[in-house]
Amino acid sequence: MKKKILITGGAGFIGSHVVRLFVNKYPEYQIVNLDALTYAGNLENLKDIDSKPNYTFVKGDITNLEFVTELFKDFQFDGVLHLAAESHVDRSISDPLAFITTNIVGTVNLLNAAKEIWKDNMEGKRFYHISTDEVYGSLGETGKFLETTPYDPRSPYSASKASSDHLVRAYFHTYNMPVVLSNCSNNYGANQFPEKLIPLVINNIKNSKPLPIYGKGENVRDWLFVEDHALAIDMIYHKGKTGETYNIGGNNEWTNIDLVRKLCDIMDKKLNQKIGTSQKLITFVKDRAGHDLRYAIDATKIKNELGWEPSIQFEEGFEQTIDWYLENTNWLENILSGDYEKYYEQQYDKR
Ligand SMILES: Cc1cn([C@H]2C[C@H](O)[C@@H](COP(=O)(O)OP(=O)(O)O[C@H]3O[C@H](C)C(=O)[C@H](O)[C@H]3O)O2)c(=O)[nH]c1=O
Repeated sequence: MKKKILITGGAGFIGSHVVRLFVNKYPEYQIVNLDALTYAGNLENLKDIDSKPNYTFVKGDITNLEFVTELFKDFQFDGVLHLAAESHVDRSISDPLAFITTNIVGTVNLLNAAKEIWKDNMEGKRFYHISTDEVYGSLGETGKFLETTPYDPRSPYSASKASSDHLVRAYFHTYNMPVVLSNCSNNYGANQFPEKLIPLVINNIKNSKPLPIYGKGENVRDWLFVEDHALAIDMIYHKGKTGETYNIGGNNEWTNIDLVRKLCDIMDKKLNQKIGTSQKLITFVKDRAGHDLRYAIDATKIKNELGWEPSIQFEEGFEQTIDWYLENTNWLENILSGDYEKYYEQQYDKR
């Protein structure tokens, strides 16, 4: 019988890349994508694989315990890759409770449902929790996050993810739940909701709108191509050691202002504009509350133990990403016809 794998949040940005990889690479698995299709979830992200025989989509909310319990009973999953989450730091500042509910309660609901169906035999089962480097807090100008770095979350978003990480580990220690975890740095690539820095800037340049840079733009992020993250997830799901955590990063640090300037120059070339045109749109705005200065990942463990390292050079992945947004204007228009435009205007007005 085919192994049944649940992927939560599979219609979202990172989730859709993981679903596509698993559906194409593992015809011997039945992949069930559970997604609530809230504002950032979009089935268009998966239209190339949605008629594959080993793929099933279920619309549903992980915060609904009754629904989650029934789903696990019906499908008797062998494995879970849990990516469903509220992920945008700015939204967590204006509405923390949504993050507590989805990211913490939702995770516990999944853990409880898995524990119930696996209680007699955990052999061959796996609960993989996908998380973020933001749980480690903010670095100064030097140093990198290791798997052993103490947690120090600073935003409601990162605090909710830290809490869910701790709960997953608690289920390992308390109930022998066969868990594995990973904490990854910022991702870029196709299908990212345009509230996040890179697609937001691309979209705003296209529409000659201001490019809001929080504070002085000196905050540093470590950027990883989303398809490389999906490959790391595949490797950890299949080869990671139970109870362990793996950090994933791109070894590719950029200040926000340098990244946006680079993006502006590439966009000017693609749009046949004079170099410097897009940079004129850069607008320094009020800083994000509690804005973490720098994230950087030490990905030695995953490299040494599992042999994973990023395969796509930043220049190549970045160019490919920009081309994708320029070629998929329908995708952008469709996703923006939700509540995003209104949300963005409200955020921007407040600054
Ligand atoms: C939207 C926006 C962002 N920024 C700054 C704020 C950050 O320093 C940087 C990236 O922001 P973004 O919101 O795209 O991503 P992070 O806050 O770093 O968090 C992201 O990467 C981690 C790993 C996750 O775990 C989050 O889920 C994911 O959203 O640009 C601006 O200066 N202007 C803007 O308009």
